[in-house]
Amino acid sequence: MLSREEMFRFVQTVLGVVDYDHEPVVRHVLGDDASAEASIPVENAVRAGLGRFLIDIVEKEPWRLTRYSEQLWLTYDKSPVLQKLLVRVQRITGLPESVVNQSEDLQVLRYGPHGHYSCHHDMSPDTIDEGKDAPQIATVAIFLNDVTRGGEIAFPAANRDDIAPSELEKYWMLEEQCQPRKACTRLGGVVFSPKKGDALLWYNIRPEFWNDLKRKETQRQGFGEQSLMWSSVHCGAEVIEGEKWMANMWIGLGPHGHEEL
Ligand SMILES: O=C(O)CCC(=O)C(=O)O
Ligand SMILES: [Fe+2]
Repeated sequence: MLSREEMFRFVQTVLGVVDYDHEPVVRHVLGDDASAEASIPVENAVRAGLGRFLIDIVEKEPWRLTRYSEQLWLTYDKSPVLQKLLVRVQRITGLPESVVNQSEDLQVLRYGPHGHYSCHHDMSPDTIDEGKDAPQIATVAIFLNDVTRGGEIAFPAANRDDIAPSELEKYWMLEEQCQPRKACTRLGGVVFSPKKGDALLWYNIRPEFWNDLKRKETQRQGFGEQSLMWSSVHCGAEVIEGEKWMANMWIGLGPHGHEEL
């Protein structure tokens, strides 16, 4: 059964629609006189028009979704330029070559007008707990052009003293508040306006846990929540004018390089 609140959440987290007018959707699905306590089975909600609502958004206003961008992946080993990039990133970050070389393919992103990416972590507690082979311990984001207007990258939870590292509830709340496109740069923290040639590095997983990851000692209860770098939550703000090009390197912690950490 979906209550009113759960329906908002369902639309946002399951359907991935972060910007919408709550009331008309609720009225449409739960009926005009839906009280705050009314609830409805998921199948009925879908039958009553939630599916159509999603299709309309995808077809007509896709920028209301969590992410509105185009992307492709480039393989490092096929390109001398990208090989050079790996060496440079290794030198700048001081991370072992064997770790940097575990990076997944380079992701190139293009955002046009309205393009954006809502608040997220590049790794989630669940994906850390799944114990995949090369967890992405850090991200290097490289900005490839100057954006005419908009397109900032924001870290609303970074560098603030009103959230203690152990206050996970507050991080969750901030991440939820940060979902709508317009909220991305309005919640404080660190907001960075991309410039061609700039790069940002952040950790997705706290360095003191990297060795546990390497040794696959991740089975203990709550490891994902403990090891996640909560302050790394970030969003790509809406591009208001022009376009935004960037490349993401996800630095993985693969099977080699353990000794060097
Ligand atoms: O668009 C941005 O600035 C951020 C992109 C991003 O966070 C990602 O691709 O994971
Ligand atoms: Fe990201």
